[in-house]
Amino acid sequence: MDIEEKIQLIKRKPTEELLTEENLRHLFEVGIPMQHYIGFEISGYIHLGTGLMAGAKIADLQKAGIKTRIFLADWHSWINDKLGGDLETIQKVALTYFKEGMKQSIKVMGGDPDKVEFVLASEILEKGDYWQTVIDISKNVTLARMMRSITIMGRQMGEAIDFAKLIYPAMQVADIFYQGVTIAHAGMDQRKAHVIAIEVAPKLRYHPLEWKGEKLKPVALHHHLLLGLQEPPVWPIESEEQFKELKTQMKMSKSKPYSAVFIHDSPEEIKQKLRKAFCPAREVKYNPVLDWAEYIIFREEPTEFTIHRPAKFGGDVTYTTFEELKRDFAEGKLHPLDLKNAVAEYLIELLKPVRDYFEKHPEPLELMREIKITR
Ligand SMILES: Nc1ncnc2c1ncn2[C@@H]1O[C@H](COP(=O)(O)OP(=O)(O)OP(=O)(O)O)[C@@H](O)[C@H]1O
Ligand SMILES: N[C@@H](Cc1ccc(O)cc1)C(=O)O
Repeated sequence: MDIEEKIQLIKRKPTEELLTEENLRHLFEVGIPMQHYIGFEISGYIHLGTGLMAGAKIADLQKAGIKTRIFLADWHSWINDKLGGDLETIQKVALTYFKEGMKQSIKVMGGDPDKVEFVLASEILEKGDYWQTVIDISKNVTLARMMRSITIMGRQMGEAIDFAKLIYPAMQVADIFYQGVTIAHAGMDQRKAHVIAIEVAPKLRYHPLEWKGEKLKPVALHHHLLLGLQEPPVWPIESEEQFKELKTQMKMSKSKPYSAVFIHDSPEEIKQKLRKAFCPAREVKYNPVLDWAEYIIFREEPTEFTIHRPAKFGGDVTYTTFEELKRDFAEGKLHPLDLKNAVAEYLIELLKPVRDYFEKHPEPLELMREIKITR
């Protein structure tokens, strides 16, 4: 596969932003061994945003011949008070429920879970020279900038926080350099940490990204944030500007129960959640059900997506591209309930291997049910 084909794979849906394509091409050209990573805090259940969007991109990266890694951010979860801030519980969940859940998600999106390396943050954080990199980064970024970056932890600016949370962004940036990552991957909400990484790259003295004497910058790869199923906090949304402001509140999030479908949800739960979903007729801009259709079902185009309807409502209809589906919905030719049912059916089928896995191996889910999930 040539460089341009690899870049196309990396850029395809659900990628929303690549910083930058030129730099990615440069890294391929100089021949540095390519290392991807995506980090996760360990907290509640894995939802479709985390599992399927990350899984899909991991599958693309593997097809482009890139080494993929999932970074289980145990210390970061402790700092951010996840799972009661108990490091032992966090590690246990990371290596059981989370690892297996992510493996299954990657598989259903066409990736090879056995080719993904899972690394626990504490394995590298306990090495003394990791902290040299944290300080090196901190020396090159202002306090104000770090404070603005706490949004990467799902916290708001100005929220009362303990001091450990201020160290977190520098750690996340250090994770990239310390692991020799060339492609730092996450959802769009993580871009602040990645932009800092790109900016400080040329200034680092310890563990810079270096190849054949040249200091290089990592690439940041951000996937689309799947919308949550709940009604937006403000409706109607008047402008693109307003949408941008509301976007973090509109994304699927495990802390908002009805916003998310979890990878292990039963067929009945999936149907129920979709039935209650926000999906106004003819609305194609801020519509989570269409958003899921676009990024999950029509990630591969052309594809065949059939909506079953009784003859009196127009009979079955098959779409091969998202544009066709969107047009019919906008024109009122496709009823929200028919769309919801069809998307639910698709997800039930897609996630069947995940459910089967957890049925055969119930311990990780049982562990999760015992644990009090916080934030
Ligand atoms: N809705 C989503 N769609 C796609 N990716 C997502 C979504 N939500 C989170 N991610 C990505 O998954 C990773 C882990 O995010 P995180 O654990 O904060 O999920 P979350 O559901 O937002 O959690 P919380 O509800 O606790 O804020 C990040 O890279 C983030 O960008
Ligand atoms: N900040 C990320 C988790 C993370 C932590 C450390 C990293 O190196 C990378 C990612 C999140 O909230 O989802």
